[in-house]
Amino acid sequence: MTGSIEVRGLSRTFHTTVRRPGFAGALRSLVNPERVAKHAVSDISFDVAPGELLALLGPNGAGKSTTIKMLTGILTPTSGEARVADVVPYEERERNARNIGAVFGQRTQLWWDLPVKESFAILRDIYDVPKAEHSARLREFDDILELSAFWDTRVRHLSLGQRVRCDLAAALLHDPPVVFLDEPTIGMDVVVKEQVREFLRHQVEQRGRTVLLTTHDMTEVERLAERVVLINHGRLVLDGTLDEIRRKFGSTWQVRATLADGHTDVVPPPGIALLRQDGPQVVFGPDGSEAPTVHQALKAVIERYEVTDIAIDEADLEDVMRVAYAHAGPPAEGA
Ligand SMILES: Nc1ncnc2c1ncn2[C@@H]1O[C@H](COP(=O)(O)OP(=O)(O)OP(=O)(O)O)[C@@H](O)[C@H]1O
Repeated sequence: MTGSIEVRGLSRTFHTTVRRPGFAGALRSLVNPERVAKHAVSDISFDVAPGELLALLGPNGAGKSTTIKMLTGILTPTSGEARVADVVPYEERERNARNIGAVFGQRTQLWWDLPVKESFAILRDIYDVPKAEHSARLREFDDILELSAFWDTRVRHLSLGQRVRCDLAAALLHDPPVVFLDEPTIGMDVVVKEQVREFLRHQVEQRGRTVLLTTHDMTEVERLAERVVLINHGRLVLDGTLDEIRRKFGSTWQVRATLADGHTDVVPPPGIALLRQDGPQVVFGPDGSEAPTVHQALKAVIERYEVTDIAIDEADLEDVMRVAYAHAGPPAEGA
C-alpha cells in the first residue's frame, strides 16, 4: 500500500428541487416539482504523491468539500474514479477509513459529552491500536499540540482551538498514511494556527504522511504547501507549484510606496494596477500580460508621484489568487 491519492475525471452533480415562492408556488412545486442539476465538481483529475502536502484551493462554493467528501467515501461520484492508498474510497468505506484520517474544521468527530481521553480510548478500540502504541502516539502529539492540559475536559467544554487540536490527534491515532483536512484552522488565533502548522509539517516531513488540505488562508498555503490545485466552479483551473502560479498569473512583483501629501486620486501609470490604498500607503502591481518590468514600474511610479518611501515586494499570494480566479472565467451552465 502506498499513501498516494489518484483522481481521474471525478464529477459530482447534485439534483435539487426548486422551491417556488408563495402558497400557490409551494402547491405547484408539490404537484409538478422542478428539478435542477448542480455540477459541484466537473471532470477533475490530479495526483498527490506519498509524503506530499497538497493544498486544494478555490473560492467559496468551488467544490473543495465535495471533492474531499468523495475521497473520504462520504459521497459517491456521479462519474470518474478516485483511489486513496490503493482503495476506491466510496466502494470500500471501511478499508478506506483505516487508511485515512480526516478533520473537518467546522465539525468534530469526538464524542461531545465525553472527556477527551475517553474519546481517544474509544478510537483506540475501534481501530484496534495496541495500548503501548496508542500511548506513545499520544505523547508524540502532546509534545506539539499540548493536549494534556485538557485531557479530562468534556469535548463540549473545549474552545475551538482546543477542540480542533484534539480532532487532529484523534484523526491520526490509528496511524493512517493519508490525511484530509478541510479548513482545519478556521477561526483559530495565530498562536494555535502556528502550533497546528508545526504539527502538520512534522507529520509530513517526519512521518511521511500524505496530506490534502483545503484552506482560505494564504499564509497557511505559503507555510505548508509546495504544490496547489486550484478549482473554480467545480473545474480544475490549475495544478502547479506556488512559483509556477506566481509566474503564470503575472503578479511577480509589487511596488509599495508612501505618497507625499496631496495625492488623493491615484491613477496608476499604464500597465500598472493600484492593488491597495490606505491613505498615502499604496501598493501597485502588474496589470495584465503586457505589464512593465519591476524596474520600469519603479521608474514610472517615481516619475508620476512624489514619494517619501518606496519598496519592492514579492506579490502577495492573495492577490495572485484573485487574478487566478478571475482568469478562470464564468461558470459553465449548472455549475
Ligand atoms: N448536498 C448538496 N446538495 C446540493 N448542492 C450542494 C450540496 N453540497 C454542495 N452543494 C453545492 O455544490 C457547490 C460546491 O460546494 P462545496 O461545499 O463543495 O464548495 P467549497 O469549495 O467547499 O466551498 P467553501 O469554501 O464555501 O466551503 C456549491 O454550489 C454548493 O451549494
